[in-house]
Amino acid sequence: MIVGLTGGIGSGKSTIARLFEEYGVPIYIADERAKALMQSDTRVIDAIKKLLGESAYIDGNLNREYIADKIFTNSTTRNALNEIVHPAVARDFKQWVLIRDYIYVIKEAAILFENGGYKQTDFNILVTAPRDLRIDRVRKRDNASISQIKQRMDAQWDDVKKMALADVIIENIDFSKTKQEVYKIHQHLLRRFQENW
Ligand SMILES: CC(C)(COP(=O)(O)OP(=O)(O)OC[C@H]1O[C@@H](n2cnc3c(N)ncnc32)[C@H](O)[C@@H]1O)[C@@H](O)C(=O)NCCC(=O)NCCS
Ligand SMILES: Nc1ncnc2c1ncn2[C@@H]1O[C@H](COP(=O)(O)OP(=O)(O)OP(=O)(O)O)[C@@H](O)[C@H]1O
Repeated sequence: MIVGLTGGIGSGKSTIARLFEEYGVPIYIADERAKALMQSDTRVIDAIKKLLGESAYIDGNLNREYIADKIFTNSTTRNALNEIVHPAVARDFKQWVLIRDYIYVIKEAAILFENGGYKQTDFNILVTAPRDLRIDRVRKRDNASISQIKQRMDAQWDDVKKMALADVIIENIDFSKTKQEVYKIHQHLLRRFQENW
C-alpha cells in the first residue's frame, strides 16, 4: 500500500516523514531521488540540457541555483522540466517499492496532487502550516530570500485546493501535537492495510 505525504514548501513533510521512519515505515523522498536522477539518468540529463542549456550542470553536478531561477520564474519552463523529471521519478519509485517489505510505504513528494501522482497512491496525507511560518522556517533552514520562497509557493497549489484531495491533514505547528497525530495515523494505516498484507 502506498501512502502519499505532501505539503507546500516548509510545511514539514520531511520532518514528518522521519517520524514515520522511526516506526519502521520505508520512506521514499521524491525531492532527493529527483535530484539523484537528474545527475545519473542520461536520458534525463540530455533532455534537461536541451531544455535549459549546458549551464544546468557544473562539472556534472546539478547547477541548482541556475535551474531554480529558470523554473521558478517561468511556468512553461517549469512544466517542461516537470515532464522530464516526474515520469523518471515515477519509474524509479515503481522499482523502489517492489523490494520494500512492510505493510505500507510512504512516498514523500512536494508535488503530488498538482501532477496527478496521487492517483497512484492508496491514501494521502497533507501537511499544512500557516504561510508566514513556512516562510520563516525555510528562511532559517536554507538561508533563502522571502522572494525566492514565495516564487516556489506560487509554483504549488494552495492548501485549500489540496485539502479536497487529502485523506487526512496534519497541521504541523506544535511539534508534540504533530508527533501524536503521526502515531494515530500510523495506527490507523496499520489497521486499514493489515488485511491486504
Ligand atoms: C530546482 C531544483 C534544482 C532546486 O533544488 P533545491 O535543492 O534548491 O530544492 P529541492 O529539490 O530540495 O526542493 C525544495 C522544495 O522546492 C519546491 N519545489 C521543487 N521542485 C518544484 C517544482 N517542480 N514545482 C514546485 N515546487 C517545487 C518543493 O517545495 C520542494 O520541497 C530542484 O528543486 C528541481 O530540480 N526541481 C524540479 C524537479 C522536481 O519537480 N522536483 C520535485 C520532486 S518530484
Ligand atoms: N513543528 C515544527 N516545529 C518547529 N520547526 C519545524 C516543525 N516542523 C518542521 N520544522 C522545521 O521547519 C523546516 C522545514 O521543515 P521540512 O524540511 O520538514 O519541510 P518540507 O515540507 O520538507 O520542506 P521542502 O518543501 O522545502 O522540502 C525544517 O528546518 C524543520 O526542522
